[in-house]
Parts: sequence; structure tokens; C-alpha cells
Amino acid sequence: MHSPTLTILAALLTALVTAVLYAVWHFNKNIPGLRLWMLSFLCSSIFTLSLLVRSWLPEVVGVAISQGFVALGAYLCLLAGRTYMGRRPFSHLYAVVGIGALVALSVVFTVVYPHLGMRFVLAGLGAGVCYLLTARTLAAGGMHRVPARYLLAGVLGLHGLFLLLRPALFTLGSAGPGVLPGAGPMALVSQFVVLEAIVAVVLLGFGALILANEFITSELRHLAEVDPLTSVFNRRAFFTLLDKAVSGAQRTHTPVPVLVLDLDHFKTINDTWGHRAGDDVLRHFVALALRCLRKEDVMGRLGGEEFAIFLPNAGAEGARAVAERLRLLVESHPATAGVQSIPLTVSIGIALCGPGDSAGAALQRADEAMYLAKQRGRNRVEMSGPAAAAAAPAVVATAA
Ligand SMILES: Nc1nc2c(ncn2[C@@H]2O[C@H](COP(=O)(O)OP(=O)(O)OP(=O)(O)O)[C@@H](O)[C@H]2O)c(=O)[nH]1
Repeated sequence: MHSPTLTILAALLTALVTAVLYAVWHFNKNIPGLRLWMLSFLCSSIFTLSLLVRSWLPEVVGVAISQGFVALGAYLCLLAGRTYMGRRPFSHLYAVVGIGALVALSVVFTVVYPHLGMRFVLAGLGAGVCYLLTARTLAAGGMHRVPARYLLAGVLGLHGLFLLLRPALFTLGSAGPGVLPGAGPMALVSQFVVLEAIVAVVLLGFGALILANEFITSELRHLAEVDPLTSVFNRRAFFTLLDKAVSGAQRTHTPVPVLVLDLDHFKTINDTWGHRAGDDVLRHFVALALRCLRKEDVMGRLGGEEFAIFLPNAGAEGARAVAERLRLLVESHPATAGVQSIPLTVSIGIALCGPGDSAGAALQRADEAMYLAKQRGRNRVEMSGPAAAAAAPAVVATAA
């Protein structure tokens, strides 16, 4: 295909991708880095447009615009990647100095020592390094969390490498028999370079959209699974996770201890200190509880001031020890409302979810054990029948 036709195609596609990213960003302004992705594509659009009007501009102006916007676009891409990954942005001073130096050198190699090859090297250098750094930034972390990020990192890495190696292609092309652009190997190289740019624009545009989609999906999952007040799992998500843990444990015939925890006299706390202080107490309680748990233990809020925990790798005795530690920690760490402290205690029921048992039934038994703890004076740990037997010879109930 004729090179100018390819350039027009590249300009149209880049403008289209920019418009799509703008629309997505307009309705999802909370997606980190999306505005920067969009601005990066805007720079690429200006660059491709500048190629189309190049013959009407003084050469030095065309070169300065191209070099400036290619480098700025790549830098914004790097910033977008870092923002998406929650990394600190660079000082923009480095970028201003770097881009300014690239543009100045390009002008030198246009006006003072005209050298097309050096201009290609300069254009590829700044942008190539930025794309490679973006690829490295996106590839950091765990692949299992956001696999699509790796696709984008791969495309960015290949594009960055191509930009760095591109001058070699032109050297090869100019060594061929037809040295004029538009004929012979040089024309083929030019077409290949524009084709690569078109493919890169489309893939990077898709990559940015996939990232945006991934972010929205994980936000929705978070909203659907996590209790907004305490940031532990909500009732539904806790049940799902417990069900999964119970099915896994039944295959290995290891019972899963389930704890139901209910704050004592929470209504009085609300009535005395106000609902907002009550909310703070709930968060304080969760923070204390998490201090007693291991990484694999799961905590959820069943509703109000009632919570549940399951401990996948603890037996009956281990569960009892955790519950007792938690009870003591809560008792010895009152919450605070301003300078005053709010005394706090918790009643805990434990049940074991063994082979042939269901998550719902185990939770029900743990709930009954928790009510027994309430009846027996609160600030206690009680185990339901089979769990108590499994924890023997430990004393069944612990008085406050
Ligand atoms: N601050 C706050 N209070 C809540 C929330 N959810 C439920 N509550 C309150 O928690 C209180 C629960 O009271 P009760 O069920 O009587 O239980 P209790 O006072 O802890 O008594 P016992 O459980 O028998 O020790 C009610 O006053 C609810 O309004 C919440 O998200 N924030």
C-alpha cells in the first residue's frame, strides 16, 4: 500500500482510539491513569496529523512537532502505567528536560548538521525507553490478579523495542538499490514502519480499554463482596468462601472451625455514644480481630454487630485458642470516643464443620453457641456440642 495512504489510515485510527478513550474516561473518571492514556493517544494523533501536513510546514517546525509529541505521548503512557499501578509519578522536570533536549537535538540534526538517521535514533530513543519502562511497570505485581495487564505490557515492550531498533531498519533500507523514499527497499521499510505504528495503536488502544474494564470489574467485585463500613467480607461473600473451604476440607477430611462473634451490649454503646461512635467501635473491633488471624483465615460481617470467622487450618483447640485470644484482646483494648474510652467485650460461639456437614448448618451451630455465651453472662467463648468434645479436655466455657 502507498505510504501516504497508510499514514492517513494511521491518523484516522489514532484519532478514533483517542475519541473512544475520551468517551470511556468521560464516564469513568475514577479509573486511575485513564486520562493519561487518553492524552498519550491525543499526542500520537497530533503526531500523525503533523505527518500529513508536513509538506506545508517548514521542515524544522515539522520535525520539532513530531519529535515533541512522540516523546510526550510516550512519557504520558509511562505516567498512565505508573498511575494505574498506584506508583508515585516522576518529577515532571526530568520529562521537560528530556523532551526539550530531544527536540533541540532533532532541530540541530535538521538545520545545523542535517542527518535523517540521527533524527530516527532520537525519535526512537525517548519513546522506546518510555514504552519499555511502562511495560516493566505494568508487568510488576501478580499475574493472577490482572492477566490482561501482561498482554498490554507485552505489546508495549515489543513496540518499545521496535522503536529502539527502527533506525537499523532504515540503515538496511538505505543500503539497498532504491534510496529514494517511495521506491525500492526504503519504501518497503517506510511502509513497514507505518504498518507497525497502526498495529501498535490498535493493540495499545485495546489494551487501555481492557485495563479500564478490568478496573471496573474489580471495583464491582469489591462492592459486591466487601462490607463498606468494616472492609471485611459481607455475609454473601463470606458464605460463598466458607462453602468453598468446606468442600475442599471434606475431600481431605479436615473439619473447618467456624466462629460467630457478637459485640456485647452494642445497642447501649450506640445509645450512649451515638451511631457514629458505634461505627468506629465496629471498625476498631475488626482491626483487633484481624490482629489475631492468619493470612488464610477469613472474616466476614453477618450483619449489625455480628461477625463470623473461619479458620481453614486450625483444629478445635486452635480455634478455641484464637477465640480466647481475641476475646481477651477486645476486653483489654477499649475503643475511644475523643478522650474517653468505650469498654468493649465480645461473645463468641464456635462450631466445627466436619465431613457430611454443610456451611449453613455449622454457622447455625456456632450462632447457637454464641447465644449460649450471651445467656451465660457474655464476654465468653462457647463451643457447640461436637466441637466442645473435639476440644476436650479443655473447659467448655471460659468465664469473663
Ligand atoms: N453504629 C452502628 N450500629 C449498628 C449497625 N448495625 C446495627 N447496629 C445497631 O446494633 C444494635 C444491636 O443491638 P442488639 O441486637 O439489641 O444487641 P446488643 O445491644 O449488642 O445486645 P447483646 O447482643 O444481647 O449483647 C442495634 O442498636 C442496631 O441499631 C451499624 O452498622 N452501625
